[in-house]
Amino acid sequence: MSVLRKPVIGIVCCSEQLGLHPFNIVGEKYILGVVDGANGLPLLIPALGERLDSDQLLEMLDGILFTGSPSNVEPHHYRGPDSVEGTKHDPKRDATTLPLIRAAIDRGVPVLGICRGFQEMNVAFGGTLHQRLYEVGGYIEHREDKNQPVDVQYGPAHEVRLEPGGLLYEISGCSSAQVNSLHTQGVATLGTGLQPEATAPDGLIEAFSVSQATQFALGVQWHPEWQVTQTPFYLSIFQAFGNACRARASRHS
Ligand SMILES: N[C@@H](CCC(=O)NCCCC(=O)O)C(=O)O
Repeated sequence: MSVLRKPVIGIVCCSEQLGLHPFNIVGEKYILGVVDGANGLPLLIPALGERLDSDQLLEMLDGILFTGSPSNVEPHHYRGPDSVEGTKHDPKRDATTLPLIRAAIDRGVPVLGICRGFQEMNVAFGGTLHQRLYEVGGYIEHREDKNQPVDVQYGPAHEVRLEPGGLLYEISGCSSAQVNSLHTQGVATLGTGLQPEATAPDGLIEAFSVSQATQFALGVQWHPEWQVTQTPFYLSIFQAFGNACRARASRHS
């Protein structure tokens, strides 16, 4: 008799120095997104780079969530100019996520990338990033107002238009939606094989899927994990991701 089990969904951690020691951390809202939005069992993936046995990990996991983070992908990964002094980086996370994204998609493991995770997906597929979008010109303000309470920072900030017939359009049943916006960087050139799924009013690509992926592989620049059950558009993303993870989990039954 088969036992229905929740899909095991990996959540990538950031490496953060706390006092004398490096810690692996992840925001609880991402864990709640997996639990409440995707109905999955969360498993944290430490940022250990090559020391992580990614073959065994991908065999065990039914999906992976690439989280947001205050840190930025190191620009040498996309042939960008050096970051301005003081930019927060996380080389251990880069060394973990950039290879893991390609490996997961190649193995048919469902993937959802959020904010930094979305930017990592773009870089993993050879795309480039604007390091400081607000200096580029022609873009609306995509950063949060850090003086506002957290629910305002994560509240609706601008519209995105969804690509008719695309994955996001299909799973949400919407042609446009309001999203939050808490990022300094943004897609400059889209990686090879990535398909735009949503665009901000200024033309910035805010979501894409992976054309050749055999399973769910979506990246979004906004934060659908925020109060995921309260916003139908956000919930539809996590539910679709969870369903793809459940389909993979069923291979064990
Ligand atoms: N640092 C990048 C990515 C932005 C991002 O992921 N923000 C998340 C902040 C914390 C959180 O909500 O998890 C950029 O600024 O573009």
